[in-house]
Amino acid sequence: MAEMMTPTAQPSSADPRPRRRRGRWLAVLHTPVGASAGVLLVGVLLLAILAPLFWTHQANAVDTNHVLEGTSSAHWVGTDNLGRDLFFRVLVATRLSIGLALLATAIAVVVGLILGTAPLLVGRRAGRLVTAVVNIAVAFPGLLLALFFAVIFGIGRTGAVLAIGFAGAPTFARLSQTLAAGIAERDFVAAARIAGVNRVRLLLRHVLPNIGEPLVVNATIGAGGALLSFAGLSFLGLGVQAPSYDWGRLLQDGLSGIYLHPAAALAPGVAIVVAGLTFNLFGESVAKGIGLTGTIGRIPLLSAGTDAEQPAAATPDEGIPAQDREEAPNAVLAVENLSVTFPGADGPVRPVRAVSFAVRRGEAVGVVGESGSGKSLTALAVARLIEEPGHVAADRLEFLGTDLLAGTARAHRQLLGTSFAMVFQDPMTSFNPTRRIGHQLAEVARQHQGMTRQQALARAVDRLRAVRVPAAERRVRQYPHEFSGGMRQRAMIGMGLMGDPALIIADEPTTALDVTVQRQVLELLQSIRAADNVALLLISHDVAVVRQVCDRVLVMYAGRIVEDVPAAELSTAARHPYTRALVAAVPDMHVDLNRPLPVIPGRPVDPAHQPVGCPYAPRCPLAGERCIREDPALVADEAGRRVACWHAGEPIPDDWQEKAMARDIIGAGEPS
Ligand SMILES: Nc1ncnc2c1ncn2[C@@H]1O[C@H](COP(=O)(O)OP(=O)(O)OP(=O)(O)O)[C@@H](O)[C@H]1O
Repeated sequence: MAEMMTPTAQPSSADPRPRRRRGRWLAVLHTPVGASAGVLLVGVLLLAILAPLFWTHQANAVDTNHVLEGTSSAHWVGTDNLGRDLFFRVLVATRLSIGLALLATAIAVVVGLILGTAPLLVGRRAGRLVTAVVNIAVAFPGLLLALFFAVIFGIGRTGAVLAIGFAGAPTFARLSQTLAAGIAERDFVAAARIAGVNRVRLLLRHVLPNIGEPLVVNATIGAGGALLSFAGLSFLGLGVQAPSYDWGRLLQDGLSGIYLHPAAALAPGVAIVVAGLTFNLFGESVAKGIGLTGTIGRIPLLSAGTDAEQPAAATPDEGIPAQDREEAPNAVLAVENLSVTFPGADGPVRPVRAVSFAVRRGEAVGVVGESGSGKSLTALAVARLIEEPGHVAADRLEFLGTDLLAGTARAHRQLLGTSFAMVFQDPMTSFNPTRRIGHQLAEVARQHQGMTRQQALARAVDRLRAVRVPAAERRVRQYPHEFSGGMRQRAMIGMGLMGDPALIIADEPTTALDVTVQRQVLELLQSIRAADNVALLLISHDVAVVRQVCDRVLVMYAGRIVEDVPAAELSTAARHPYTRALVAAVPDMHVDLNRPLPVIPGRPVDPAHQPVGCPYAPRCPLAGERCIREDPALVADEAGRRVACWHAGEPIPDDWQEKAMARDIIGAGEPS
């Protein structure tokens, strides 16, 4: 089987919609190679359809007066041992040769697709087993597999089709696995999972439409290989049997007299080469035109769900602050000692550690921190979206009083699907590019509220109106690419409102938008919150945004919450040196433009190399001996503000930045 093509970039929502896909395939015909391959392909296919209709009689006419003749004006390629015209026989054999090769390719694609997407459907253990079987099968040479299957399925055209189909399946299985795993990581799949869409529907509606194009391209290339393999099996006497004939069979017949009449063997050989090259060339041209590359990547293992049964993280258990515990009945979300662990090269890596917080009904809580501080993973863990091999553990993870660590995934889906919404960073990837917006919104209502298609679409229109999408009746029929970025983000929020959300988690919802649209989206989130008393967990790099929208701010560093402070007091009452540095790094109207803007010197901690003491100590102006030795616990004061610092609230020297930066520069210049 030919080398497989995988997309250089994952199919983006910018390009894979059906109409433009068609356009891209046609655009390939505008290149010289693509056009030649296209013409050849049409020619071969027409020949396969028409040749038996027009020339079967000439091909089968026995003429014992002219047996085994060479080329002549009457018989361009000569005759066989019954005097039948070989030229017409080669033409007529096109249908069987091409038809059987295409059938074998179809079997390879279907079986490969089933094997490749099985890990998405059958759960972790069975999925691993399927993947292992595919890996072993891929390691076998294709021809060996084909011969093996040919013996199993028996001699003849059916056996040969099955043999070549099954021999090609592992390659397509691997390709499907790679593509499906890439799609499964996309935001719109996460959104569908939050909406409670079951695995089969997820596969049929969201994954398959997005992996179809590369599969078809590879199948086209694969058809060339299948043609060659089929000719090989027929040549060996394992494929098509007399009186039927394909090119392989004609090649075998012609080979016995090759020294006397070489054309008898050459003609079917040329036909095999030309047709094989045609499929290959066309597939390669399309692949090049639509941006597929020739190497197959490592197969990401994908399995469902997180495993909550493992023991909790061995990091300090801070617990929910007293005032949050007391108000637990009013808490929409209660998280206690949450950790997320991944396997690493040198042992488990824990990018989220001992995170505890609660969000009350109608409250807006911001989560800030530098890149890699664990903000998104915390949100994904809450939404039960961490995939294996990631592992979530917590002493408590409750949403609307329901323990998300107990009970079935189905029950969680139902609860999260109706009462929880997640808005992702990139509105480009939040929707399935191959489905109309209205259908994607309606899916939630049909899944959880038992609405009919019509009712669900009517609700989608209503929800789009609620998020101020103009001409909502028309917009529901459009594809995501027909929406602007801001409108797509609003539609995503509208999707969250299809149920009756008590909590919206918005992970950097405005980062990918321009400033004006940012403001509109933030205002929309605020108005929804105010109108329906919906709680909001807003994750952002942007301290200014969080300060503007939220009641309370959780500051994360190295996978932990290091401070929990009212948003209004962020500038005045923050006590952790990291929070103060984050606030100082936000320029305001009074900033002195003659001085460099404040930055936080040094680099964030690599989760794989957590220090023993306070992880911020190497960058901290207040760090002392104890900070290097002991990691401070997150401690609440009487007012409920929490901070994890041995020197919380101590004054920071004016010149700390200059000193720290000088230390950094000198450090960077020193040989290691
Ligand atoms: N699947 C994963 N496997 C291993 N490590 C991961 C995985 N996902 C995230 N991490 C690591 O966990 C850490 C926290 O990631 P996370 O995405 O939560 O950070 P973040 O604060 O949201 O950053 P950003 O603002 O850039 O999104 C990072 O160091 C990241 O490399």
